[in-house]
Amino acid sequence: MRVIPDMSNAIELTEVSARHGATTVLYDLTVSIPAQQVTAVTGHNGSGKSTLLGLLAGAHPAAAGSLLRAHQHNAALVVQRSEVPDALPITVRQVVTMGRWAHRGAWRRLTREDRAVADRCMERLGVAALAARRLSTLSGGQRQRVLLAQGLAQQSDLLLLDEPATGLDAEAKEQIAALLTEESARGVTVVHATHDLEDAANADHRIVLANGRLVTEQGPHGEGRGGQASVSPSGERPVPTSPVS
Ligand SMILES: Nc1ncnc2c1ncn2[C@@H]1O[C@H](COP(=O)(O)OP(=O)(O)OP(=O)(O)O)[C@@H](O)[C@H]1O
Repeated sequence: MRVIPDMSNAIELTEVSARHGATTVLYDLTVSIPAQQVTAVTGHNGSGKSTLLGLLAGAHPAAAGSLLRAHQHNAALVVQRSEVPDALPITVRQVVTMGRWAHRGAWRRLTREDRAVADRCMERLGVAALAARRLSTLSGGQRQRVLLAQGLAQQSDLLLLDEPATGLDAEAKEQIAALLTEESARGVTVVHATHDLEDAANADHRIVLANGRLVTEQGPHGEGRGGQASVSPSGERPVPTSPVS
């Protein structure tokens, strides 16, 4: 891993492009992810937020450009709930405990400490009482909390979340926002994709994408850095400049 000389950033992307198959979906992205801060990634559907999280996680390869990293652990990536099959025949405890595989490997015995970490994460997300339930029997919001608990159980210094508050009620949304702030205060670098402009406004740092390009980057180290895409800072869809037939 090449380490960034300036340790105030956990990851630096320079002119990074990414593809799905033959189609380029992120173009020449130059952005920084400040260490131990909360970064929000916004933009309309299909603007490239999930792909960017995949790049940051190391799960999606860059087609061009460079990524420099200063984080120590493999990223904990909490995917969108819709990415996880509803009917997966495993319990809540098993799902959260899978977060410990990052430390032990899938085929090693889990230790007492692993089980204690999983228990603490379930408590923190308010799903401890559901531990023995099958994932398939939970509500959408409960399932979302379980996935978040799994992400926390990885105890990574880089926590990436794809729309973690989608489908949650207002109280749960506030809890998740507080949890992300707590994690960054503990030294974790947090990046979350969101459609909620209030969540984005509360982040330390914001990256706005449109059509796979950077619109603006605002925050502790990227003040005012912007791209060429013509959209509002909220990542709203561009207003057509010519009549649409
Ligand atoms: N597996 C895939 N194969 C082909 N194209 C894909 C795939 N995943 C995403 N894309 C395309 O890549 C582009 C960016 O998608 P991405 O999921 O990163 O956007 P997003 O901003 O996260 O969207 P949303 O807000 O809907 O979650 C879109 O045009 C999408 O159609």
